[in-house]
Amino acid sequence: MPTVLGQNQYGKAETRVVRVTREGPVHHIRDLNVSIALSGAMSDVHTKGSNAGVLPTDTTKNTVFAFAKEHGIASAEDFAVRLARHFVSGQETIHTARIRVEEYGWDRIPADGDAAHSFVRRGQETRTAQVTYHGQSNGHGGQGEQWQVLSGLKGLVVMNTTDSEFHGYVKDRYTTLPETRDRILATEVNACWRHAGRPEGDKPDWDASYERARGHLLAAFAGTYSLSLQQTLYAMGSRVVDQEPGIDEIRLSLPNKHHFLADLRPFGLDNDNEVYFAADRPYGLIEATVLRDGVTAAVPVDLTNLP
Ligand SMILES: O=c1[nH]c(=O)c2[nH]c(=O)[nH]c2[nH]1
Repeated sequence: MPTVLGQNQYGKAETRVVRVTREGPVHHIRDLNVSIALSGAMSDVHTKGSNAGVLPTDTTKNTVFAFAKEHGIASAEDFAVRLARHFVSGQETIHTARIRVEEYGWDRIPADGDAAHSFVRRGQETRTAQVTYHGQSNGHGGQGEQWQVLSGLKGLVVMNTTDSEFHGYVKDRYTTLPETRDRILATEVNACWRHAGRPEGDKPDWDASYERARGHLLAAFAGTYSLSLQQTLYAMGSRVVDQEPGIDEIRLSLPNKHHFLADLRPFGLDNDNEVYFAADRPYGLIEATVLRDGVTAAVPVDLTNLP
């Protein structure tokens, strides 16, 4: 039976573009996921193998980064309108452009002084808790009852748009990473901390304790001039343990959410740390425990096994 070509469309899905705009020390960000679907006179590519009417999907991705630089991102709608008009008016074979945009919202992390380049992603985090209680006859050599109270959070996504460098690392024959003195540092904070002592008696205010620990994590992330995510991790963990006498230990698992500078040179555009490609994988994964000197570590090393 003969076949005919039905509805068809093509384009680059999920281009992750982050646009940073600077007003002195005050930075603004727009964070989009852009999906492009183009359609029109595309039968020849499907049925004859002719690419003569095909604007490559790779080009549509490049256009997203170039437009972010040239026109900025005033809003998701404005950006999508501009792209849609460009593709349809620029190519005879493209009659329809559907541009879908997801925008991720970010709130500012309050900073000391006038620096304003630290952000926390809206509505992502989950608070966690795990309590373990061994009663009197617990088989632990007659030590009596034992409590372990772990609190934590996962999915707290944060970003600094400056004050992050990475250089001076080992280079072997496979190293290609360029050294940088100014990069975006973004991570998803996954943390679990262990409370000292017994949970009863003085009626601990767990909600207030959680808010303080979360606040320390955010403040240390925002306030640390970072030479590596490892250094930032240690600053975050030690701030919690230093400031909270009731917390003896914290485990942090921080994926390095890489933001690569988009290369706009082929289009005659410079990129002065303004337009980034937000890669989702692979990612560096930086993990460590920070504990009060003298205590024994007890938080599980692998936080994925926790609730
Ligand atoms: O903060 C970082 N720590 C690393 O260990 C590392 N490795 C890498 O490629 N980039 C980074 N960034």
